[in-house]
Amino acid sequence: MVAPLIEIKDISFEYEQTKALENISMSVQEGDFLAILGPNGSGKSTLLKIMLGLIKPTKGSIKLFGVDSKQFKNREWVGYVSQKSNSFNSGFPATVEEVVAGGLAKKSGLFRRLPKSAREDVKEALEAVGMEAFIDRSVSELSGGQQQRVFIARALVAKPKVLILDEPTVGIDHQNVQSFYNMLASLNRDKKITLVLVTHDVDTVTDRITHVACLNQTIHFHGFKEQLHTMSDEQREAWYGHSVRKIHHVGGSHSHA
Ligand SMILES: Nc1ncnc2c1ncn2[C@@H]1O[C@H](COP(=O)(O)OP(=O)(O)OP(=O)(O)O)[C@@H](O)[C@H]1O
Repeated sequence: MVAPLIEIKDISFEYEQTKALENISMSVQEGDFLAILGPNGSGKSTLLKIMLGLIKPTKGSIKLFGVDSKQFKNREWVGYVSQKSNSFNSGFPATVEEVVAGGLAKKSGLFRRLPKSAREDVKEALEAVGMEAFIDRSVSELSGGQQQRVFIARALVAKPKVLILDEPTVGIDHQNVQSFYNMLASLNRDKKITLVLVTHDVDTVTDRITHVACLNQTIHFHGFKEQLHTMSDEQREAWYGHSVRKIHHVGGSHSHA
């Protein structure tokens, strides 16, 4: 059997004063499109940081591509677009090409002038997010959604096998969120990139994903999105910390309040 791309076993994590995660076990298989859902402060970003090896769990273990995280060398296989990347300094003078090429520099050092092959890689990454026409534009002139696509291209240019995104739609207009998720779904389907994202967009995201994990310090549900409606009222309340409206049938509209 192929090892999961990410395998988390019995992880807990505490900040100095705060218990953020408790006994989390879950895995991400190749090809999954997983959404991690949960209320504010439920530990979603903390879980992503543990997956990325940015922080170490207080307890438990994590394997990446079947290898213990401590021994894992191929960090470029795991791409990351952080929550902060779209709160971009609008005075920053870089072009789209320069920002995306920054994702290559991590691999091969800084370039004074971009080699031809690197420019091709940058173009390919921009095509994957529908931004190839913007290659010579200044990033500061782009909308929030366009900037976010550029930051995804910056992660894609390093050719990751799995891409982790922390609340990627923050700062994107409501009417552009659908097409943003369509773009992510096509990365997953056509480019075969495994995706893990944290989001509050339960309504919009559920049609595109394959898997869902409901987190609030601990996992209250993890499985195929089609099974989400099997969550009991008790599980749902424990998950959100207060009574929540049922998530409607999957494949149609979904909501909770
Ligand atoms: N650097 C830190 N130091 C101390 N406590 C922290 C730190 N980062 C997060 N926490 C706390 O840990 C808990 C989990 O935070 P985390 O950011 O993982 O939640 P989240 O689900 O991503 O929240 P949100 O949806 O608001 O982004 C919260 O109670 C938070 O206050």
